Amino acid sequence: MESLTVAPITAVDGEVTIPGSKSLSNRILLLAALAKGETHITNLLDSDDIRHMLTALKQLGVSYELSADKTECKVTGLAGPINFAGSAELFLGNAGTAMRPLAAALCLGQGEFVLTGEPRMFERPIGHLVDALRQVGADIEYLKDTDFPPLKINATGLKGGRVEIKGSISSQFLTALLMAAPLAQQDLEIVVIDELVSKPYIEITLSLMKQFGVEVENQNYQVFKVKAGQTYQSPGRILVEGDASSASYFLAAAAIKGGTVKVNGVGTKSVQGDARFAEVLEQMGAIVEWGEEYISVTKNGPLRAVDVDLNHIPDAAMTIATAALFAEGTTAIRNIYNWRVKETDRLSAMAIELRKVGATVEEGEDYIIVTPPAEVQTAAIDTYNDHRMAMCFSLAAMGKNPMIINDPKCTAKTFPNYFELFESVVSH
Ligand SMILES: O=C(O)C1=C[C@@H](OP(=O)(O)O)[C@@H](O)[C@H](O)C1
Ligand SMILES: C=C(OP(=O)(O)O)C(=O)O
Repeated sequence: MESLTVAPITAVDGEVTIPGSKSLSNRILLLAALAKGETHITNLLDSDDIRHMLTALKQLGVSYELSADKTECKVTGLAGPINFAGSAELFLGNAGTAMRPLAAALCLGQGEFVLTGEPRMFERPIGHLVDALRQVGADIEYLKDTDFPPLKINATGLKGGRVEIKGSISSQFLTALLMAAPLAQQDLEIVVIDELVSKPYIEITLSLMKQFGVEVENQNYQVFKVKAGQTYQSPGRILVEGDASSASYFLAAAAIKGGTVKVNGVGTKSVQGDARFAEVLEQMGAIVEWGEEYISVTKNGPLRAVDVDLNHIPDAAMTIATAALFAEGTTAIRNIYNWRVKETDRLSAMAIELRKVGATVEEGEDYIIVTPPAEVQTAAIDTYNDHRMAMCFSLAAMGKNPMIINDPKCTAKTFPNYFELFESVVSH
């Protein structure tokens, strides 16, 4: 297997522009496909997760023009649900933001669809979404294990009415149902019947639905009312913000070893919850400066450990786990059960790899507690086909020893040129 050795990093300083957000890119592509009119998307992310959505849309008969560098896309909307004559098998890799929203949206029209992906996708639950869709008339079959992809959908439209959904494993199920809701046959009342995790991602969904002309009544993230008969309307041009989760590695690098890093593309105007990652760095002692479209972080002495509930930013939370290697004291990251059902079991993977570099780690059912070693040791870090494991452990080279990252190309899921960009702000 290919591996990358990151030489010890002696200094961090610079400015980067972060590629487009995965969460926004895939939502915008789907909404543009369902909308009336042509949508011109700029700063689209070019990565595996987006490619899977684009390929699926093409197979489904949605026409679009992609620029040579794949960061601009003009989508000709269908002005309604996807009606497909015959059947299609869609391979969605390990992209949650393609699998979940498409599973709901495809129920709205006509056609027979198989939604499949990489083996890990077959271990990532989708039962809460399927249970909800079945309440409003969806015909969905599990082709392998109950509650998991692959799925077979026999689409005939979604009725309206009241639908109950669980939000305790993933917010993506609620996002999927919300995006499908305005195209159901009658008004839909969505009731979240347990605790909703990763709540800020719902903000991204609602904000984009609004930009595409659809109204949702949000009663405190517990009940959502969506009127039928609404059509998504293309906003014309739409710019994808920089990816706030991707920004976290650069901001943490500055907090650990800066100098200053200025990250362009995410700032106070951002709709992404993960922009709030910078607040955690601030709590750890770093200096954070916010602009409307940038965040800049400067080291301000050694980082201090924190004890934090990071349920609202599960992806960027991983970056705190490796930043903790360079903080004084013991860091606890809590309320992150769903790390276990993402690209890999991230609680287990993180604990194993942090121990390899010398940390003392307590792995709980829904938390991780990290005490740094006196000196971070060199290790060959396994990345479990998880882009964030690879990106997080690039930070582990901030000590005196090099770090070996196995399978660094797994960053292709959301950030293909991560290591090149990372090199542009670090010195060895
Ligand atoms: O809606 C989204 O775009 C996402 C929601 C989060 O998932 P969960 O809601 O499953 O935590 C996040 O981890 C994922 O990377 C993207
Ligand atoms: C959890 C993630 O991805 P997905 O969209 O596949 O859920 C992630 O990017 O960290």
